[in-house]
Amino acid sequence: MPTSSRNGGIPTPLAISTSELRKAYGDKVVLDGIDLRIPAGSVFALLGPNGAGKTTAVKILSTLISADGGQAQVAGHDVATAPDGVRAAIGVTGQFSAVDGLITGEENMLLMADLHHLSKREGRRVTAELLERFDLTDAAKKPAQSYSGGMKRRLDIAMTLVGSPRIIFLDEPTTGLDPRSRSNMWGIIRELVADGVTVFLTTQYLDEADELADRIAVLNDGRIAAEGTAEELKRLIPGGHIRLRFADPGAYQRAADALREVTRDDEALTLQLPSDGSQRELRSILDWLDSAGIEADELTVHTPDLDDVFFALTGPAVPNQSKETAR
Ligand SMILES: Nc1ncnc2c1ncn2[C@@H]1O[C@H](COP(=O)(O)OP(=O)(O)OP(=O)(O)O)[C@@H](O)[C@H]1O
Repeated sequence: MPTSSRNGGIPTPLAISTSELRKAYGDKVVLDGIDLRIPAGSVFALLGPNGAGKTTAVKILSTLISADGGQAQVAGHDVATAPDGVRAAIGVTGQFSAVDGLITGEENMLLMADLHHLSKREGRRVTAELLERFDLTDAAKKPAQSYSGGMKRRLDIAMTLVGSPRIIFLDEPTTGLDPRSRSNMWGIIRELVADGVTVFLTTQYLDEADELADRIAVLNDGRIAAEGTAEELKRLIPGGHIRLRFADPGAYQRAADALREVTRDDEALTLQLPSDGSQRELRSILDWLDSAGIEADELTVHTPDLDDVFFALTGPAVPNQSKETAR
């Protein structure tokens, strides 16, 4: 298995590595040379807007479809030449869930145990243990189609774990879940990692990547636009800013004329100034506004987060008001 030299110089085996991975559908290039190195036992998040190619990457790495070019190794096996070795080491859950709604949760689990050639007795033992672990014992005898979204996802992961995979692909595991179910799912993912499983996660939720992932790659236009820890990615983009909003066009104009390094939005009557968000800087701006006799109607402080990284790397900058702190 290839290794990574992270971890203070001690080589860490790579669970997944790709080199120049390419995939197109007709004229549409979806993956345009993707290089990934994912150490075993870590959580990796592939982040990208709708249609960026996240599911395509998961499908190639889990041997559901083949790449047009490049190479990929999963658990030490080449996805093109040794797909059986890859399949024996991985579990996949997500948008193409294996849950059959017409049979009960327990029957779904037992079917999975059969597929993995467990004995009847071992299958029943593993099923009971996993249903218990994922809080599905009470619902075990009910048809899976009667489960809530969160229960179905939990069943899906429980079914994946029947085969004791060392690498799990979770394709948008919390899309459509309510906050409590999302938080439960995060807990489950953390437990998997504590057991030494490698998790390859795709998500559109930046907070999810921030919360769970050791490393994050942002996929855009078929390429990895940036890769690193959440902190490294946040350092890639310019720092925070202070935004001043005016109701009075005259006050707006005077402030805009006097302030340097300011970004104007003449329609919204707002000005944006680069800032580290410190108390000292905030005070000097307030002092300056006071001494110039200018009153802003609203002042908000914005510190960079993964949303900024995402917007900066995947499209035109869109300020995220919800993360701002009104003063
Ligand atoms: N079988 C297919 N035939 C043709 N085009 C496809 C096929 N599968 C995917 N695509 C296209 O490839 C692009 C990437 O799709 P993919 O599902 O990998 O994106 P994604 O990042 O997972 O998106 P989402 O977040 O919406 O699930 C999209 O433009 C999609 O329409």
